[in-house]
Amino acid sequence: MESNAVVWFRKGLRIHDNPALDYACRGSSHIFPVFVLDPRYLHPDPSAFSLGSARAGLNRIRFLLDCLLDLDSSLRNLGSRLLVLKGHPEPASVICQILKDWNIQKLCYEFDTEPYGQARDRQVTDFASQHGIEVFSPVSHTLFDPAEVIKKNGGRPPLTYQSFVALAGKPPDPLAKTYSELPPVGNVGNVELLNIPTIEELGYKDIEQEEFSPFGGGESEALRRLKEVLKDKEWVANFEKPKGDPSAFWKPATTVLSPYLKFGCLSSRYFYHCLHNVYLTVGKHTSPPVSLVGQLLWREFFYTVAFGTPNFDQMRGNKICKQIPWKDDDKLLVAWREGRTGYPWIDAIMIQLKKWGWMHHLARHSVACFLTRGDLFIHWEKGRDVFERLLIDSDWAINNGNWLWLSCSAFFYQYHRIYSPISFGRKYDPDGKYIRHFLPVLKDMPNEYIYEPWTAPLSIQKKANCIIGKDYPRPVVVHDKASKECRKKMGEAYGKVGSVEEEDNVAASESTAMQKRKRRT
Ligand SMILES: Cc1cc2nc3c(=O)[nH]c(=O)nc-3n(C[C@H](O)[C@H](O)[C@H](O)COP(=O)(O)OP(=O)(O)OC[C@H]3O[C@@H](n4cnc5c(N)ncnc54)[C@H](O)[C@@H]3O)c2cc1C
Repeated sequence: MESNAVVWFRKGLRIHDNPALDYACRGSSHIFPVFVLDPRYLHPDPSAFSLGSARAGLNRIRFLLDCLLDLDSSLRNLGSRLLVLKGHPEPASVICQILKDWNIQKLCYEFDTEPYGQARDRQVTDFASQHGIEVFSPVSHTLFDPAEVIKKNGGRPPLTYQSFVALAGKPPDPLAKTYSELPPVGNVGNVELLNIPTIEELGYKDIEQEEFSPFGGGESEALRRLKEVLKDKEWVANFEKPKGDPSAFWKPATTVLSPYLKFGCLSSRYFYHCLHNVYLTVGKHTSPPVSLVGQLLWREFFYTVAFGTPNFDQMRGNKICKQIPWKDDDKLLVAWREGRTGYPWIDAIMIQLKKWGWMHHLARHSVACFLTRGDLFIHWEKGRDVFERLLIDSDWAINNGNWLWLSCSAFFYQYHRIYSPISFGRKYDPDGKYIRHFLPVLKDMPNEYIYEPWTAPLSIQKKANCIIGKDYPRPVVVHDKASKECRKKMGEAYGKVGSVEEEDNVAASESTAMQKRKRRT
């Protein structure tokens, strides 16, 4: 008797530590490894199937296509292949259709915690249960099951990292399973299969003019990159996030494994397990929150809070989010988005985002602070949207969580602590190498003016072939004045009375700030 299983790949684009794939193979005569091209992330008109969607930029779609090619190649090496389907009108109905057409008894896919994924998966599980199809949906994108952590915490997500870590415990080990062969693909009948499209086939034009992300997608690349990282055991053991240099770009100060974790080309459990092994070998090592394991726990923390917080991705109706009367100013927003604020440190980061889709964590801090509570007082949701589209590691829980954090809307409340768009970058990169790379218009500006080019005398600007106000913008706001104004507005929004100077005296630790808040309420 035939027993057919579908493995539905969405994230989790890997063979290693993949419980959904493992379960699908058990006792099945055929497996159908499926990926559905989701119009939500493609062009608004799904029939056109061209890209440039509001939700996913070019670099991330290229990264995804790399992942699919790599997954297909790995599956083919095991006697299978990836079946790519057009997700029209939307992926859930396409899956329901093939469950019928292919006479499927078992549907396996990784559990998705995002609201969009949950709604999509509900449609499919409802259909499957009506038709007697078994659904296996393990939690394997994260180290822990967010629902379990929330349950342990009495039904509410833990709202501090420390309380999360105390509750979470030790994650399960990754599956040790390796394959020499997979069950063959069954008969696909008349179902239209697509080739994995190229970026050009998806409608991008003039792409040769862009500088692309240097990070290629796929499980093979993820594992190669992880191996490289693990080679330097001392580096792994001594990793301290706050000490990294955000301006290092050819050799970034962190692992750049985030896009691989985002698409699940790398299992977070496998990553954790490897780090643990290094710690065992080396002995002395750093600890959370600053260690590499600590970084993975930040990821878990945001996943858990996001899963347990209604309206996590917006200010309205979000119980953990401070209600702040952000300003609407499209001109300033566009200047920020396009890297034209006149502050080279900020603009270089935004251009790196556009060109590479990845920036160091502290670089993200700088531009997120600048857009929101630091200088422009623009809503964090607007910045979140820009990051969501352009980051190759764009991740619903982590992106929203960090924007809530940086805008002092949740988790972190020391709004008086503002990143200077001038001195913060200079501390790491006094010669402005990072700025010169991403903003070549400033490449000949002398070191002393590279962070504040508007202060350069006209003769110097002429010599550097960069006239401020013509070749490169003047600052859109005066930082000292704008940041004072922002602090004042934040103080008002937090329900405090008092001058800016008084706010400056707020104690420096997060816990003290939180205690003060508690006392006030
Ligand atoms: C405003 C803002 C938006 C962000 N948006 C995203 C996003 O969409 N996707 C994303 O993966 N990260 C996001 N981050 C978090 C962080 O900047 C990136 O995870 C990190 O820079 C990725 O580089 P890495 O892989 O070299 O990190 P490493 O330092 O090598 O850390 C290893 C892994 O730990 C996780 N991690 C590290 N820092 C954090 C953090 N602060 N929060 C949650 N997980 C973390 C990531 O999965 C990362 O790959 C954002 C940060 C800010 C300030």
